[in-house]
Amino acid sequence: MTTLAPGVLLVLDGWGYAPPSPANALTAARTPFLDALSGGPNGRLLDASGASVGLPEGTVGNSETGHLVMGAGHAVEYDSLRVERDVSSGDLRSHPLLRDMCAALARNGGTLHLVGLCSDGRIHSDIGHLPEILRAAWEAALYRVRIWVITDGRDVADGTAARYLSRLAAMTEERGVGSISGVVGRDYAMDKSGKEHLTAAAARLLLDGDAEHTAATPQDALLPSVGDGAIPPTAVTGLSGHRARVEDGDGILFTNFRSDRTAPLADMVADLLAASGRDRVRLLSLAQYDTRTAIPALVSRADASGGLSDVLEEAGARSLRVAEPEKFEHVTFFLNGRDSRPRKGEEHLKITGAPDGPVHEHPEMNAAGVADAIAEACGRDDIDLIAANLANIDVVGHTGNFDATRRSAEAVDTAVSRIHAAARAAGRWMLVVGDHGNAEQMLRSAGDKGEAVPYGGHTHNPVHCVLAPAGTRSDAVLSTDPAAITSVAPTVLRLLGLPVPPPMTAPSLLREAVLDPAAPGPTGAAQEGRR
Ligand SMILES: O=C(O)[C@@H](CO)OP(=O)(O)O
Ligand SMILES: [Mn+2]
Ligand SMILES: [Mn+2]
Repeated sequence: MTTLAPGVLLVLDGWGYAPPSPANALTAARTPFLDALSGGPNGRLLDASGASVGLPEGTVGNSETGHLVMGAGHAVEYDSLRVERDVSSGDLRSHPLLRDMCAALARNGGTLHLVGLCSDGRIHSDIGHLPEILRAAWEAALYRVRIWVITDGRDVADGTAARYLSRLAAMTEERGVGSISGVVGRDYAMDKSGKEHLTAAAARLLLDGDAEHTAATPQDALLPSVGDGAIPPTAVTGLSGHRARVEDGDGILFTNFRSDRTAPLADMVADLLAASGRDRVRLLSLAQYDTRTAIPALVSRADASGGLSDVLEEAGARSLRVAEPEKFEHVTFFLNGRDSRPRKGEEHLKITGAPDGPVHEHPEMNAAGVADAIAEACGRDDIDLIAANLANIDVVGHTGNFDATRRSAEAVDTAVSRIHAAARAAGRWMLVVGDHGNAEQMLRSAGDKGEAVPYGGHTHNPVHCVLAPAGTRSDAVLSTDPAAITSVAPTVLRLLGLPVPPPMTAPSLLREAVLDPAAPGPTGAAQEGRR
């Protein structure tokens, strides 16, 4: 194994940049260590949204894209972009799998069930894709289409579910196909934290119309005192009181394009269908899912192989991946290019033990546990790279609770300071970077008077990136040229002393070392690179 310069890649999830403002929980937080790091000569900003990372122009960043491109070293065309391309080309509605399913259902009197997140947040789904699917049914003379709405409030502002239900109703009226048969919040239907009772409650609504709540209309399903994401499974029965369900011989199309939060539901639906003998229900997904049950997809995913983990494996380098459960697959599966194949020399350490209860009551989560694990691993000479994620700023940012998010940033500051001390003591460099923005914008203006209301979603803002070099001298400084988080992989490889493979087209962020210690620090340009 070549002797590498060992280091730590630390992702601070949701660590976006915006100027100080009443909406900015990060500048409101007491974070002396992060301030010193990001305000120093080796602090800069990186693009993390839109086309620079493979998202549709104007789309906020997200964790899947963020970790995928940080590992790939180039933009990776996001599934939503590929779906939109197939929508505009007509390839989606004429896809053989969709056309054949609709034709078969039209012939045998079956029903097409659509299940997906009902918003245009474009992190997991986009309601704008549905008209094309309704058109495919209509063109096949399939008029029995039931829609099972998952309400959002996380990718888009909370309290907007009614607006999206109205848009959906307009789409079905315009096409003359489709009726809403159930409504359930994403906290149930898109839970990925392993709370199977939540997933099961959503699955039973869809499969058996089984729900403690019923509503005559979809709008009646929305409870004013409950956030959009927490709407309990509700059967929409119209005036007849009839509860729809999935019958044998029907078809189900999952309309989210992002897999990680839909896969648990899709797998449970498949399991419950098999258990209830409904083995003639066909399943389809809009884009490729990483499910236990093989589900055919209408849109393939972009190739993100050949990234950081492949280069490490080829070089015989060893890496340790560390995160709390919420972001564990981000520093493993997504950073590895959506490839679950365990790499030689790769160790995984999932840090559990965060306090129970709502996360806004425990914004520190278990950041201390993550810091301890990284600090301990810094001393290991059989680990070249520690790739880790501190989840707090994003996970707590999604609550929309300003004060809890401010406190989460303070917990992260303490953790990063501890990690930095251990890295320096072990002669390791440390690269700290955000994957997309979130906590720097915790308010949005709403209503006709534009009053400020809480906002817990992601942002278009750039993210911080900081290099804390090993040893006493700065052997490498960050360039100030415009760059995106796609530059993380080439920079990490350069810092390790490994070659950067051709598919990594993003530039490394390292400028030539400033060799003369007496030379002035980075020029003013270094500051302007921070915008
Ligand atoms: O929680 C999630 O699934 C998304 C927001 O919907 O956030 P992230 O991309 O940070 O995982
Ligand atoms: Mn994230
Ligand atoms: Mn998030």
